Amino acid sequence: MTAIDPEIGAESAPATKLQVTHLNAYFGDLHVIRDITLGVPAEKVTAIIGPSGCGKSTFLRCLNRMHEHVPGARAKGEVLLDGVDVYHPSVNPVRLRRRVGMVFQKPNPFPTMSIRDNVLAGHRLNGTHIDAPGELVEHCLRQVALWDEVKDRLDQPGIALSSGQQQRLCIARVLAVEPDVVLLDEPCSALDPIATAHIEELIEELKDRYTLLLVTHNLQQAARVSDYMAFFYMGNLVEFDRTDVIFTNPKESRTEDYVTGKFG
Ligand SMILES: Nc1ncnc2c1ncn2[C@@H]1O[C@H](COP(=O)(O)OP(=O)(O)OP(=O)(O)O)[C@@H](O)[C@H]1O
Repeated sequence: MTAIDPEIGAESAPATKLQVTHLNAYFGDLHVIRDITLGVPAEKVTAIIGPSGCGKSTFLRCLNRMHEHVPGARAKGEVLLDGVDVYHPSVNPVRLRRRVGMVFQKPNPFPTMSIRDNVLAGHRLNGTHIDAPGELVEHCLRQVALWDEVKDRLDQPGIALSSGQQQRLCIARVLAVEPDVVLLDEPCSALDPIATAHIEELIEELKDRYTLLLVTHNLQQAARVSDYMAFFYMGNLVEFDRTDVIFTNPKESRTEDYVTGKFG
């Protein structure tokens, strides 16, 4: 959790990877994200929790500008990635999405591509040269603990894998383009408990190298894997704090009611 600074012997706050300031998001006239200001800690897992429809996925999609793909949708406010405004006109949204990758609820490997080509898909679609594609495929599949399971069938279609394996393949595809931030939008909701456990272990391992944001309905999962939690309610950020604080000593009664199951 929070690091102890050896110089001063006190807890030092983690660096901020994404600084969100006064973010608002709309679908047409529907105002679904309401003036959210939040600093996302670097190389930590931040879980976003809240009742259905409170804006968790929309918030996530504003961070890599996927929200603007929906006709009539728009966002207002500031999102800084390492100090750079991701909404600045000079920012290329496709390149942004390489740095801020996304994993969806339902595993979505490219159906006509092999396991190998799925891992390399980001590079191929962007037209970037890869020095050693075989090594990159192995490295990424090892990172998601899938290599031993698929190394003898890399030419088979990605969709021939189990859904848990497909989800790990999708995470490998995101990691292959070396993102800084990985957005995970309910990545386990379509998975069985064993596949879910694999993804949770993977999240634990990845957090040393990546900044992870995890939308989840599963409070136990948030408790197990996250360092920080943001509680959203009706488009507002009600509370953001360390996960242990949110569970044991929340400041807001609505947060307490939600984490103790009184509503949701
Ligand atoms: N494509 C869309 N067009 C119009 N309204 C939308 C669209 N997507 C989401 N909304 C609305 O925006 C609000 C926030 O939705 P969002 O999916 O971000 O919430 P959520 O907290 O992720 O929900 P859930 O937990 O059910 O996935 C909801 O009122 C939803 O109905």
